[in-house]
Amino acid sequence: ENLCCSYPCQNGGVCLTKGFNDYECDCTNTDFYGKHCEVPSFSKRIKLWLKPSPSTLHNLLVGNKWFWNIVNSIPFMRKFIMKRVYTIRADIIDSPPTYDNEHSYITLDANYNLSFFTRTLPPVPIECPTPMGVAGKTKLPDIDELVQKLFVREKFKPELRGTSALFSFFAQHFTHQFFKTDIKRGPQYQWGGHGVDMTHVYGKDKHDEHLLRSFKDGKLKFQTINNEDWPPLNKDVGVEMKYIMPVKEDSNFALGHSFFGNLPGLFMYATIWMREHNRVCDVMKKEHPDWDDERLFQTGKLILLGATIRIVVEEYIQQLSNYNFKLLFDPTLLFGEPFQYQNRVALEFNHLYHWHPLMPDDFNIGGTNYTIKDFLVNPRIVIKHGMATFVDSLSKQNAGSITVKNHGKYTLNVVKELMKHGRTLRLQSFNNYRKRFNLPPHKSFQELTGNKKLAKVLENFYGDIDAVEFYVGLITEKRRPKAVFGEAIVEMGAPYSLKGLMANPICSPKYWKPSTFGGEIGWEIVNTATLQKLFCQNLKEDCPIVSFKVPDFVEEQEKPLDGCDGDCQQHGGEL
Ligand SMILES: COc1ccc2c(c1)c(CC(=O)NCCNS(=O)(=O)c1cccc3c(N(C)C)cccc13)c(C)n2C(=O)c1ccc(Cl)cc1
Repeated sequence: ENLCCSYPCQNGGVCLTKGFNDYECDCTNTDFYGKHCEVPSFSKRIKLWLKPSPSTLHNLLVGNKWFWNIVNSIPFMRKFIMKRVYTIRADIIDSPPTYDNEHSYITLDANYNLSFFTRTLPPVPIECPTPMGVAGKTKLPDIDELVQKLFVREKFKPELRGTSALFSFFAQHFTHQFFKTDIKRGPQYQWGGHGVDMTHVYGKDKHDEHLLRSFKDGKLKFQTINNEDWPPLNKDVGVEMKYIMPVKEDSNFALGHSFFGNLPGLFMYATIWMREHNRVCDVMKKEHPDWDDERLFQTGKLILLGATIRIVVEEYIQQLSNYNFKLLFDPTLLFGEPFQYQNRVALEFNHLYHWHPLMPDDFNIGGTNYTIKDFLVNPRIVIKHGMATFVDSLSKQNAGSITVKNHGKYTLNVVKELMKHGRTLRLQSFNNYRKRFNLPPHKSFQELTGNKKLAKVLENFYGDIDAVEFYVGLITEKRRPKAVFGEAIVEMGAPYSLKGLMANPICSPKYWKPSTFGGEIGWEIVNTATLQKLFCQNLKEDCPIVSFKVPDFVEEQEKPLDGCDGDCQQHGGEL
């Protein structure tokens, strides 16, 4: 039998079977040695001893406001730290990509097959005794039962950092440009580029891009309604738009991504980025009256890409991290470092980023309450209330907390599909992923959940802590104080996120200069982009509230409920 099924090799050692009843661990380049690569080299021992634990670092970063205010105001300190953030995070990601979904060992296919999501850990070999290798039961728990017990939202739980619904839709809109599962072909396939490529604004390929462009002054097609610019109707454009329910012709708009007509929040972002592109084209045309449509368009796209990454690092991740340390987007910090400007989207990153609990059950827009049912496939709500009211309302509404029992009923099918995909593609256990990202494996269900009742429920489902599945572990893991989600989502997702952002071509030395963005003015737009400006420079009326955090949100203390021991705040004991 395959002795590698028990994952005997530690610290990144590669297991190789030797005949039918022996194996060996390849510890090359791991800084460890011994039969199971468990003995650190001297220098590694020093590094490990010096490295603060993720929780220590987290508490340092979310506390000490006075200290970080000083650091934030000293440019070289802020840059020094941000450089370490980039390099520490990027080093964890294998580049070039190593594994794919069809081999439990390294292949050349994994590198050249662009239509696959890559894999950070290879699939569990088919011949292993249990789905997780050797740990746990031979059959994984029933998905409907798992979802019913662990994910179904009974009562909406607001995100306790004050994250707003405007944030939720930004997350969904932004991530759809690089998480493009080609369901028809299978969960391991994806149909797009591997990174922040703005296809969610400009269309999935050159064909759709040409349908969306006006070919005048570099601009995208648009129509004017109620004295505001909106995307054109699809009857005049003809891109492929997919709806989850039948849609009236006057509600079928041509957008950069086929899914974005389903939710008004996505339609809102599609609209504002279209307006921003056309605004930037006007600015560029004034500065370069000699430029043709193509040059205006291409430069506009590059400027919007730069603005996107800046907003994502300095506002979106800032809100996610809740750090007092001010995150900085500055590609020059990586110049001279060993860094590869290439990215491959991982299946595990896609799973990590399933934050459907962020979605509220209903939306209050300008005083009118809409259930999700009213909201779905109804983009004209944004036109009816106007962009300013719509963005103001979403900024003032709480997002849901990414925790157990907080998936809204319209998202349960998505999470069931995700769990099925995780099993079809034989994801390794949550604990194996913790080790892969330099986190200690949890030794008990209690340690994983920080909640007695939840630990018991999980124990009944899985039997062995080393058999808990990837997504289940992410969602049931206890929260750290003042954190949006558990330690594992941060320590695993942050590397993919920063690598995906900083490996973008525009961050490379040959691109990162004013001329790429049309000169000083375009360069200025990229270097001073904010969410607030994105909206307010594209609205005729006064600037509304535009925020990823609900204004004056009081961070309530999580109430300890029954069924958990002392440290209830980690899960609010909601089970
Ligand atoms: C907490 O909540 C969050 C939540 C999301 C977060 C982050 C933090 C972070 C920052 C980070 O990675 N936080 C870990 C330790 N910090 S660190 O940067 O590695 C670091 C390491 C070593 C020394 C440091 C240091 N020294 C020198 C004192 C100061 C500051 C940071 C230091 C990134 C990127 N996120 C994502 O984009 C993200 C996007 C999608 C997913 Cl699904 C998951 C995450």
